Amino acid sequence: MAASGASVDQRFCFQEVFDSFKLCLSENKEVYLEHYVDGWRGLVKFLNCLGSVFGFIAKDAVNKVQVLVALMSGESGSQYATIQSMVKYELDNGLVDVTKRGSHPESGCRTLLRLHRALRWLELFLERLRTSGEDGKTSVMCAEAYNESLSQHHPWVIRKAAGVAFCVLPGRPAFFEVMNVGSTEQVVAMLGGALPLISEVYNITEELYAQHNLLDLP
Ligand SMILES: CCCCCCCC/C=C\CCCCCCCC(=O)N[C@@H](COP(=O)(O)O)[C@H](O)/C=C/CCCCCCCCCCCCC
Repeated sequence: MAASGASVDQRFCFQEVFDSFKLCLSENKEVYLEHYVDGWRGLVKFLNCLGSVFGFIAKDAVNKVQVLVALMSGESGSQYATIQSMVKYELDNGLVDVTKRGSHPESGCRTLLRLHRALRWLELFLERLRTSGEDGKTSVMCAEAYNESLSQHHPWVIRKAAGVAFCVLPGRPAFFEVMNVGSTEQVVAMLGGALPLISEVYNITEELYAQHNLLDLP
């Protein structure tokens, strides 16, 4: 684990992730893409602290973040301010491959859907982490959360590789240390504050995607 030797800005702090998801929601419950992506950047930082066995997962998350950042900073960037505006813009302009992969293999809608599914895994995992005891096994919590969510969208080979990676997750105390929040009580309290936010962002996105039949984008 590289946490103690990491330089200041490489060191993960869960507070940053919490702050990003707090900033995600506008007054009228739109989801700001910039903060959503920042939340994921923070989570990838955490993954990088866990060692190279998680490299293939971090790489995929980084790729997805980069696709969204490129869209947000491209010539139609203003259309990518919120997830709602992105969906409207891409659908109105035929920029989404809806039934099979074609000329828009990296649309914002498709790319975000992959992160959105992973957000459900995160929600389930953090809830287990929050409510578990001191000797709780993070590998088991992670695998259970994965099996209840993301795994349904992954082929056998990815499920296998993910299962191997989960086995080397540190125990709950070491895991909490990497989160860099403070005492166990402080971590649990922060998780209690972060989870409703993550859950709200997830539910709003899920409803939006369901309304537009986007939940199975290839
Ligand atoms: C401080 C709080 C504690 C929790 C911190 C967790 C940090 C997690 C950081 C990132 C999570 C990984 C997000 C992965 C996104 C995966 C998106 C995806 O499903 N991609 C697949 C499909 O993409 P396309 O091919 O359709 O473009 C792709 O095939 C996946 C490849 C990589 C494998 C993904 C396995 C995900 C396992 C769940 C994450 C485990 C992290 C464990 C760390 C605690």
